[in-house]
Amino acid sequence: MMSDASFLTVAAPAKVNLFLHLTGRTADGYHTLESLFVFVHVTDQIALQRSTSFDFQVTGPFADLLDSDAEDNLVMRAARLLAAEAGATAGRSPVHAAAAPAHTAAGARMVLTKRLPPAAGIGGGSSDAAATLLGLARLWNLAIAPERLATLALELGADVPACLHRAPQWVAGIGERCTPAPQPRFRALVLVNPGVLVPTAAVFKRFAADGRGFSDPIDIWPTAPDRIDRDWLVGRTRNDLEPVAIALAPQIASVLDTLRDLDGVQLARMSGSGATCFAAFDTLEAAEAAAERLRTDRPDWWVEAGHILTD
Ligand SMILES: C[C@@](CO)(OP(=O)(O)O)[C@H](O)COP(=O)(O)OP(=O)(O)OC[C@H]1O[C@@H](n2ccc(N)nc2=O)[C@H](O)[C@@H]1O
Ligand SMILES: Nc1ncnc2c1ncn2[C@@H]1O[C@H](COP(=O)(O)OP(=O)(O)O)[C@@H](O)[C@H]1O
Repeated sequence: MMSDASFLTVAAPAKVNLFLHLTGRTADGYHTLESLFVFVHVTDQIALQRSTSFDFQVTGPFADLLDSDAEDNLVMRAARLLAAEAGATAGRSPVHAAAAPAHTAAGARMVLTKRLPPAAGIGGGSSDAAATLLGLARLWNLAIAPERLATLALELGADVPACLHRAPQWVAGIGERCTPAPQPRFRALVLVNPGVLVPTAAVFKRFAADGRGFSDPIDIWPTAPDRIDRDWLVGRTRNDLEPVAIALAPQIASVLDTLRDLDGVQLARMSGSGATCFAAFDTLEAAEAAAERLRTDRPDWWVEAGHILTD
């Protein structure tokens, strides 16, 4: 987080699922999963300023793809949720205004710079929501227990609790069980989206409609190596939603073919429910060189390179 005289800016990094296994279904129709989340230095940004009311603006290359109703945006929803929590529990544990009067939690001016494609399997909205919770808790001087923040995050989306961490995480449950994971041996990813929006709900719905079987829950983390590498990922894991998303958006298959041909690529897979795919490289320099080449060959694709964030 950075702050100048009046603004606090918070980065909202892209989330990537290095693998994603669906292990079952809950009574309310959600899917249980096992996944390895990493966060990449390819980000949205949220600028926050104290105010007595809420004011929200979106700018950046993907601003136009978001619903124009500000109240529906995950940034606004996160802000309202945290303000309600602060108001409801002012002066009491687990949330209270620690160093400032409670009225400072009344509002904020918020500007989202939307650089991550939405509905793209890289959790841009989830990361925006998590960044808003973290940023406003700081702006409003709220003392809030990490467990309580995670509970609020889960109300905003299954991926939001993991996005509070911004470092490799083993994720289970529907997304609420997060445990620190080791840093992969490869250091950088190239993210590629062919320009198709694939809504998460549609992919899960198709998975269920196709009658696809679930992966056995393998509680994979106790048996994982100290450093996650390509051989372990290829040998033991996959993205169960990849074939489903390809059925909905066949362009994903040609993205994967292209990524697997790149010089120095360790692994190419789809992230989350797609359509964004990633290619893993040992170094940021190799990832940036591959991204340059892809931008030349496929100017119609969204292509970004970034290092994997650690603690
Ligand atoms: C698939 C994953 C993998 O990380 O990522 P994305 O592709 O969205 O990035 C996540 O589990 C997505 O989490 P998130 O994007 O927060 O999902 P939510 O907004 O809570 O749910 C959107 C819809 O997806 C389905 N859903 C989501 C999560 C889950 N564990 N089971 C589900 O069945 C439900 O139909 C739900 O209505
Ligand atoms: N700030 C936001 N950024 C992106 N999407 C948002 C945001 N606020 C609300 N949404 C809604 O949330 C949905 C999921 O967003 P996102 O997290 O980008 O998807 P994914 O997890 O598949 O990458 C979008 O389809 C959009 O309608």
